[in-house]
Amino acid sequence: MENFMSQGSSSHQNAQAGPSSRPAKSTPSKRPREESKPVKREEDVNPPLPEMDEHLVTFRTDVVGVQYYRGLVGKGEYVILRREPQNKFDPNAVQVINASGNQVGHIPRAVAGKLAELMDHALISVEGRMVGQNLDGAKHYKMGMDLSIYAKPSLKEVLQPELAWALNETQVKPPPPTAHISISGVKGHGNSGTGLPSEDEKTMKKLLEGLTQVGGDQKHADTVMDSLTSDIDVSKLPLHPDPPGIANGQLSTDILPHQSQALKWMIDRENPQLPQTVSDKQVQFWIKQKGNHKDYFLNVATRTPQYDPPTLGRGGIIVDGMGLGKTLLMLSLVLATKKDQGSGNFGNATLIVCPLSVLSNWEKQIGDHISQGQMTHYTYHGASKSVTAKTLEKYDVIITTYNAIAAEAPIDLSGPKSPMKATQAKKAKVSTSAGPLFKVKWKRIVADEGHILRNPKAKMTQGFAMLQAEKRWICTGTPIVNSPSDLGSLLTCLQICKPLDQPEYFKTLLLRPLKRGDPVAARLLQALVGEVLLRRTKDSRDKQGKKLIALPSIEYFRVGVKLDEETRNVYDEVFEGSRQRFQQAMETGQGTANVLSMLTRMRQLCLSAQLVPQSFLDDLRRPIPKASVGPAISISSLTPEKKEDLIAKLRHYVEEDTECGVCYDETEFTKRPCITDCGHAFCYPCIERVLLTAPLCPMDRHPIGLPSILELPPDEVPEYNDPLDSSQAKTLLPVKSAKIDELVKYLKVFPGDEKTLVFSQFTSFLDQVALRLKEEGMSWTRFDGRMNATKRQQVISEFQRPLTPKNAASSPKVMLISLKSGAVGLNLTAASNVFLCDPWWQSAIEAQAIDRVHRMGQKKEVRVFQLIAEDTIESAVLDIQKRKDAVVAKAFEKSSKESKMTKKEARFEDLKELLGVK
Ligand SMILES: Nc1ncnc2c1ncn2[C@@H]1O[C@H](COP(=O)(O)OP(=O)(O)OP(=O)(O)O)[C@@H](O)[C@H]1O
Repeated sequence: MENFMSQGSSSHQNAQAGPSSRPAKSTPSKRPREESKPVKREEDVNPPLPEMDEHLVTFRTDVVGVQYYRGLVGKGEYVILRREPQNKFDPNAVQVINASGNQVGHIPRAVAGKLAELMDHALISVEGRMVGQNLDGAKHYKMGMDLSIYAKPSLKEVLQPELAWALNETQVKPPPPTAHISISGVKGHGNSGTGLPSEDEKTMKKLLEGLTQVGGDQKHADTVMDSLTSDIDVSKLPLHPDPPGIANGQLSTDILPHQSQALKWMIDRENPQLPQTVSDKQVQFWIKQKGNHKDYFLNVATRTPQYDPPTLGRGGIIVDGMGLGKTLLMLSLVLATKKDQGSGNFGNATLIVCPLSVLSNWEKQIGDHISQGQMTHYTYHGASKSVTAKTLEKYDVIITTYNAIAAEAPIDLSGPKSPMKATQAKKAKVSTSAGPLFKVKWKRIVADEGHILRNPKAKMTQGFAMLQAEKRWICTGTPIVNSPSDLGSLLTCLQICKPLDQPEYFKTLLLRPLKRGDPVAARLLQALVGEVLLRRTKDSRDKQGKKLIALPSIEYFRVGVKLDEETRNVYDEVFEGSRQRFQQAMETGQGTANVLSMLTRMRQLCLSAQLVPQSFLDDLRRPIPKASVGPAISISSLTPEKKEDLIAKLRHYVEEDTECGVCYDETEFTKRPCITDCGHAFCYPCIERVLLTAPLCPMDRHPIGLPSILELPPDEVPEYNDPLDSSQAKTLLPVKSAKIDELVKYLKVFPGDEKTLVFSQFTSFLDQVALRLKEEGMSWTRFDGRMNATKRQQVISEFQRPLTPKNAASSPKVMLISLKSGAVGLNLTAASNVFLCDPWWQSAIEAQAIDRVHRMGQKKEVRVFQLIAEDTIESAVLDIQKRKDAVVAKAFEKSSKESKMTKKEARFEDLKELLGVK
């Protein structure tokens, strides 16, 4: 089976996480735990990203029974091979389907018999590439086809005996680069005429490298997007001739030129026109071609010809940077098209789907900018969900959350596995078990913070894809976070650029060739981006070279804080203990995960010694545990008290945003946290994978199995309680903290009309800040990710109210906010000072925090203060941040060793640097 093994893994995605293997990729940091919390099963919200499959074998076979079907195919065209278990002549049947979704025939019964079971269990994926064709009008019974088999690298060995027969078939080379794709006619949406894609090979190479590197953070995502959109000049887009505004009475605020350009672009995209003549430019990859008898349409991406006019998608992706005013843009689109009659039986209502944390922002912006009586809206959330579809469709705008979509979607996740199948199942299922959101025929649906839909297996993604809508939009800052497959999932939700909206085609035409380093696929991706996406950043300029929005300047200050003697002593002890354990872990090759929890403790020590529990210090002072032997202990055999203890410990880890000891990712951890009987916490999917290779806890090598693992009860979503109001207030004693002293010092000298945001990752620290501000008689408020929508709205509007001499005493001057509270999307422009109390690895999270203040609506100069405990890991973290930013900046340089690391490898290097271990 030489060729199975000779293909070698080159993917950065094909990770099988385990103590000594690569982790699954990280998720975006943009909306950390916010979205995951309220939904019960987190694997549904964001199951682990799939391992990318690898080519195993390609052999020549046929498409048979062609005479019975009407699907046309050309030579070199890619086709989908889909199982048809309900076929009454052969339950193993595999259909061959062309890009228009028409069946061409079947694969031979003998081949199908060998593949069916493997396909049914999703152990392999298969694709076909036509050798024959049936475009010539002649009668065909069968046509040659090359069939390629792919599988996850981790399954290669298991599959070898199962697929040995395939090597006896006529072997052919794996699919070549997608050289047949001719996309040179694709134009970007600028008027410059430069067009897409760039033919510059160097740029293409860089792009490819960027696309296959480990991503997962905002900066990497931005760099990839910069590259993909580099040829598109958005500054010259035409303005809308008559946008909603003050003059026509629809808005109380005029939209800005960049919003007007986007509005026109969106209306054009909602009404795409197929090319009428051969000289018309292509639309969603379709061009008109001269035929012998009759002109036909040709899809230049798939080479699919057809006489029937293809269906075009209506909508696209808006990738405007933070604070560029996407909310008002979307509302303007609703107003500008209010009188347009939808086609078919689609109604007139627009559905906005957003995370709970920005629900109130939509309501507020409607209140702030839309003139009285111009737009009816309804928030479909919580108790207000007890209305019928008939009521919903009467409004212009319905605002709801992703969780409502997930809850109402008529999908059984054990049923349809992909959004595509879900879409197919739509007609059959929608009327029976669906909630009201799925019964309305929407004029338009909009996914705000739409990167949430990048996981095709998540119920909210499948649900969004199933909504019945004429037009579909996604707003997101990061359409590609981890890999281009993110974009594939968004296309499926948008049902645009068919057949690339089908996962199989996206994989065949883009993902696999990109993985092979095929520059044509990179160009196709660029062209796709040019077709469906409009992107501007805060740094984009208009025709005159001016920034799109003029913002006041921003100044950064690093404030060094000295630890008091007592804290310094404890800090040094914890540092030394961590260093020794890390050193030992490196020497013995055993897990380093326990060092991570020590890092968290060191970071807490930088805030206050009293934030660290005594039990941690006691543990640290005990000798380093040795690997234990014996049978794994099942959770069910533990006493209820011990179980409750573990749950409490896990809850504490979640509150602290601890990182998973396997993937080293705190955002993954909060999605599906679990704890072992020995008290160590991981993401569930990570530990599950570890157990496949070694039944030992990665932290202490204690024998464990799946029954030794405990998860948080699914409805364990504690509501936010103000610690100063609740019974806890009695037990909350003030602690010593040099950082709080420093913060208060500044707050006291700020001018009376200035407001301040205080960010920390540790809620327990924010509790302490609150306590101190109370003592000092300063007015403050608190924003927490666990607050319900009403409370959030109340807190934000209270804080956003400008200070006047009258309300100066009662109005909050300070807002305490968790760095990961899901504050993305919030407007907190009433503040002009920002305190970042604890630095962390990803400077992008801090940038997002600062963006709450430094955005449209900000009138004052903004000051950002970073509180850094001197001579601690905090300063080292800053150095790492700086280096990482530089790495991201040169992320497309092949020589960059670090840019090729997995997150785990990179974090391991960080640990070495932080602890001074060689
Ligand atoms: N044309 C305009 N004139 C004045 N203010 C505007 C205009 N458009 C938007 N704004 C204001 O700009 C601020 C930012 O807008 P918005 O929240 O829509 O940004 P966004 O692009 O959605 O950002 P994010 O990605 O962070 O959610 C809001 O306070 C909004 O009211």
